[in-house]
Amino acid sequence: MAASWRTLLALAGPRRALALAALTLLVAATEGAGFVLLVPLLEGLQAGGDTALPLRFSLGQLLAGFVLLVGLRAGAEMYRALIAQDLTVAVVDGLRRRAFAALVGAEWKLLARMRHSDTRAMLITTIDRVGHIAAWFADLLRIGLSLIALLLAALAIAPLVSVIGGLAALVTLALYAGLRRHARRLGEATTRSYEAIYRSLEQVLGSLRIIKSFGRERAALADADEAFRALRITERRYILVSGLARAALQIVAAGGLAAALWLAASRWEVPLAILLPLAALAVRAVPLLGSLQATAQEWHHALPALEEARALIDRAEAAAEPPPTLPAPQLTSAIALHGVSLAHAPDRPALRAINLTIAARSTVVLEGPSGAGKSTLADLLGGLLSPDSGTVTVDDTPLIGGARSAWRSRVAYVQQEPVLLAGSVRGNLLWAMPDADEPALQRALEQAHAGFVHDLPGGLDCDLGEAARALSGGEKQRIALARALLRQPDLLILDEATSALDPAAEAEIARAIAGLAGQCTVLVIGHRGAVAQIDGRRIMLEGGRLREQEIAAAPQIQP
Ligand SMILES: Nc1ncnc2c1ncn2[C@@H]1O[C@H](COP(=O)(O)OP(=O)(O)OP(=O)(O)O)[C@@H](O)[C@H]1O
Repeated sequence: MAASWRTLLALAGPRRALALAALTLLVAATEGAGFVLLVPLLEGLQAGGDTALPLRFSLGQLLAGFVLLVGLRAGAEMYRALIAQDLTVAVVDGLRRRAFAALVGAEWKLLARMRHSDTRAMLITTIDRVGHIAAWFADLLRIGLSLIALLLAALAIAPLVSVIGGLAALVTLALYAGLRRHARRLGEATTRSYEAIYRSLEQVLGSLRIIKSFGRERAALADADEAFRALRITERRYILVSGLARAALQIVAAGGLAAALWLAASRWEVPLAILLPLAALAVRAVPLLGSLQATAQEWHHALPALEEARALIDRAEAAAEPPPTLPAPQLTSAIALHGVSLAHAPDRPALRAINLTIAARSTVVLEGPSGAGKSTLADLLGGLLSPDSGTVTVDDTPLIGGARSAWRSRVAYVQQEPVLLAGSVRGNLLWAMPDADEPALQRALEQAHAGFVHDLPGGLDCDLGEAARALSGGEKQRIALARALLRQPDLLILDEATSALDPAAEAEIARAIAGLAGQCTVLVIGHRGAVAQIDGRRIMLEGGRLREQEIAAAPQIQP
């Protein structure tokens, strides 16, 4: 809990939090002073003019003071609301940025294990809920200080009645502690429900084609309905509990107020000039007391969101990668694995005692059944993963710490699903190499056999947002290959880059890869079609173990 407060304060910025507290104090103090001022004002009005006023102020001066106080309060309240809003935004933006930075900077091993839908739910919904916590924090401060100011004002007007009223309010609030714990449990259930919704939506949106072709629209809708229903049930229960609590508090407080006023008027014979401000104070305090309870409850309901966001950030920051050391290792002779083993989970080894040396500027075709460990091996060679035991070296540099992160600047990837970003072809290429000039772009397109780009409307400036839908899988993949080649990598990894393509598109890519022979080191993962026939060394993974293949007898692909 204390850690959550510290996190909130750090995100809000201590100066902003201090300004908020100061303005809130000013608003509360002016409000309390306004009530205290009512007593001499009413006495003066009752006496019919300037007679017998305390502090020797005239009625006109008191009225002017009252207007001044109200004006001061209105101005302070305006700035308070503005700073409260800034504080909420600072908390949400700061937390989202910190979570995002922690995720982007974390080891691939952690990222690969994370469920994307849960991370997405965290970055969007959970962190938005933390924004509510910050807003409620500002509200709690406002309500709490207002109540204190009202209590002080009441004490100045009628001490005994105020002490009784204050104690009654404290006892009532304490009785609601159990309710706040319940709100917290419902808050945790809300986070789980949002994660389930994101998971369900992601599954439906990612499989729309198969849902439609299997005619499973109703089943998909039912799954999504179920996830939404769980959230609605939790939220409804929370609204019901909050509503009941608020109603009960208001009834109890109104009853207490009526009893106190009755006692003050009939038994203690308190004069009207004191009774009226006291009644006005109480009328203002009762809803504030209700809001205090409700806001504290909302705070407890949303607090799990902050704790879960913090847990994610802590996990990602604990797995932070070391910054790249410069200069990056360069591959001029060979990249080598010695006795490399790696397990993604303790009892599931993906690679076992691998010894492998890949000569610089050679082409290697890596084959093996699904789950054999091919992508894991590629991630090790590409510097994304580090082994549990054994070493990976580029020339003589071990890929550890910052050298491994730095090595990635010398590696380029093309994966099975071509990832094209919104924007033009040029934008997509420059994303990989922002300083590349026009001849470099043309060379990369040529090497990737992606000359078709010039026939697109606008050529290199064609907007892929619109056109990407019209591009074939093979065309998209050739743009992705051009982007990878623009980096002039020491090591190019193609992980099943052609396995989703038709034979003609695959052959085109295979010719592009064959054309790279002798220019950079190429690792091709794929076990069928044209890429499997590329001229090069063949290695085979089976159950995480490596063995060399016979050179394929099939005709070799020429550039
Ligand atoms: N992030 C992960 N968490 C847990 N296990 C994983 C993870 N990634 C891979 N594995 C497991 O490690 C083993 C090797 O996986 P890998 O993806 O390297 O195989 P692959 O040969 O590339 O398979 P495919 O051809 O199907 O892509 C598999 O048993 C897989 O289930």
